[in-house]
This record gives sequence, C-alpha cells and structure tokens, in this order.
Amino acid sequence: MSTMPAPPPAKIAIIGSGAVGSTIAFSLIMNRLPAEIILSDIDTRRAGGEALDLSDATFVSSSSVRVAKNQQEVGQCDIIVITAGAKQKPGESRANLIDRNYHIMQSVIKGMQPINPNAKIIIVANPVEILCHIAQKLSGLPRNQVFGSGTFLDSARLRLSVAEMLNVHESSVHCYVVGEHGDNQLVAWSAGRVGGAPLLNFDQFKNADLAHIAHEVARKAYEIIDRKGATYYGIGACVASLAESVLYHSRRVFPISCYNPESECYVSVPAVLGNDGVQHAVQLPLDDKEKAAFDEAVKSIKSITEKYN
Ligand SMILES: NC(=O)C1=CN([C@@H]2O[C@H](COP(=O)(O)OP(=O)(O)OC[C@H]3O[C@@H](n4cnc5c(N)ncnc54)[C@H](O)[C@@H]3O)[C@@H](O)[C@H]2O)C=CC1
Ligand SMILES: CC(=O)C(=O)O
Repeated sequence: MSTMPAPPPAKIAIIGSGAVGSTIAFSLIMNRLPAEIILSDIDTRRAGGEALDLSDATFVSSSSVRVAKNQQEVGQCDIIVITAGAKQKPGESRANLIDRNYHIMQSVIKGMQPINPNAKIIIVANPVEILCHIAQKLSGLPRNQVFGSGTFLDSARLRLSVAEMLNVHESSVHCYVVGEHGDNQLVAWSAGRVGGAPLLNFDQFKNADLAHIAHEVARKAYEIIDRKGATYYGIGACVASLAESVLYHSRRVFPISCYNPESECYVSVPAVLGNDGVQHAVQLPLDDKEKAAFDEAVKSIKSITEKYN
C-alpha cells in the first residue's frame, strides 16, 4: 500500500515580533496550525529570543517556529502578517501613527521583493485600513490578497458585551463593528442577529443605551493601553483565525479591512475569506443613521489614503 507524502506545512511569516507578532505566533501554535512560523524583526536579537521561547510551546502542535534567514525568504511565504510598527501611547489615536508606520511599511515591503505572487498579506499594524492601501500599492499584489484584521477585534469586543447581556455564547451573536478600526468605527446594530432574531428585538436591548455600548467597545483598546501599555491577546486570536480560514479555505465571514469597490478604498466590512484571500464582501443592510456613519468613516479613510497614492 502506498501512502501519499504529507503536504509541506504552510509558511507563515510574521514581520514584527513584538508583543502582537509574538502573540500571533503563540495563537497559531495553540490553534495547532500545520505551519512553519517564520519571525522577522529589525531587532533580530528580540526575534531570536521570541523564536526560542515560542519553540518551547510547539510540542502541543504540528507548527514549528524559527527566525527568517533574510527578508527575501519572508517575501516567498504563503501568508505574511505585518505587525511591524509603532504602537499607540496612552490616549493616542491609531490614525496618529500613520507617519511613523508608513515609513516602516515602505521598508518592509521593499525589503521582501520580489513577493510570492500567491502570498496573502495580512496587515495588523495601525492604522490598518490606511496601511492596507499602502501595502497593496507597494506590493503590487491583487487587492483580494492584501487585507487587514480591521474591525474583527472590535467586533469580538462587541460580541462579548452582547453575549454577556443576553447570557448566550459569543459565537451565537452575529453583530459587527464596521467602517474603520479606529475612532470612526460604528456598530451595525440594525443588522445584528442572535439565533436568527433581530438583536434589537430582545428585551435587554429595547431600552439599552446603544451609544454607550458602542463607546465602551471603541474605548476598550484605550483602556487596555492605559493600564498595561499594549493590547495583544485579542488580536493574536483574531489573526490566527484569519490564517486558519486562508489555509483551510474555510470561507468564514470576518469583518476585515478589504478593498470595497463601491467606496473606492479599504474599509472594514464582513467578507468571505478563503485560500485565495478575500472572496467577496457581504452586503450588510444598514439603516440611514448607520449608513451616514459608514460614509463618514469612508470619507475619513479616503482623506488620509489620498496622500499616499
Ligand atoms: N489591528 C489591531 O487590531 C491591532 C493592531 N496593533 C498594532 O500592531 C502594531 C505592533 O504593536 P506591538 O506589537 O504592541 O508593538 P511592539 O513595539 O511590541 O512591536 C513592534 C515591533 O515592530 C518591530 N519593527 C519596527 N520597525 C520594523 C521594521 N522596519 N522591520 C521589522 N520590524 C520592525 C519592532 O522592532 C518591534 O519588535 C502597532 O502598530 C499596534 O498599534 C496592536 C493591537 C491590535
Ligand atoms: C491597539 C488596537 O488597535 C486595539 O487593541 O484595538
């Protein structure tokens, strides 16, 4: 009886092995993805230390972890996660990072040329929507292959709040934060569903202060950064889920930063994610107020991206 050799593990590069990059690597290992995880950082000593530390956890999975030989090797990976960049200081907005992170993104993309034409680039560094635009332009990859974690993390925060209010599991809450992974985010309340029923029909939501809930969700990152300097566990779990959907062609729907032809920019909306990247966005029905807030988010994103065309 002949047996087929196992396919080689997917290569997942993580550029920036600081708090977020190393936590994404840990989440990939814990999710037991069959992957060779390749860490890259301008601080090679730090990357080496993280790789050594993470390698102590790989016994639970079929992943392996090591440091990149060079930037060209990173460019040939199947999935390239970019977390390299400055992070917010307490009270600082994500949008304020653009000048610093634009230059870092430029050097990262330039350094890994020529890029594998089938690579999927997942942008995590902030501001995500703007950096997706920049990374796509500089890499020359098709738009569906360059996307960002977007409002996935904000939506996870929202779903947790809603799940606690209704005493249901988070996976049964279908409600999204959309627009921008930043201060212009909005909750698509009118499209929210739990067990197929409109979220706003539940008794707990009839007189709920929706603006307050949305504000708490949007401020959660600020509170975490104020208390401990950075956020990383939530985004680690989010990015591992995105990588899994690409590797297994799961076609799960995630609220991610993807190019929206209607808006003519990268913006966070629910989209189907498979092994060719973003397959298509899901048209979320928004009420008039939500639509106006979404248009504001698009306007704000475009006002910044047009400086980087
Ligand atoms: N999209 C999201 O939901 C989230 C995004 N973030 C963002 O992720 C980014 C990283 O955050 P942390 O990991 O906490 O910061 P960190 O400071 O711990 O790590 C950043 C790493 O990037 C590296 N780096 C800087 N320039 C580089 C270059 N040219 N090439 C390779 N590596 C380079 C640094 O040496 C450092 O190790 C920030 O922009 C932060 O705002 C953080 C949490 C959630
Ligand atoms: C830092 C950040 O973007 C977040 O935790 O949402």
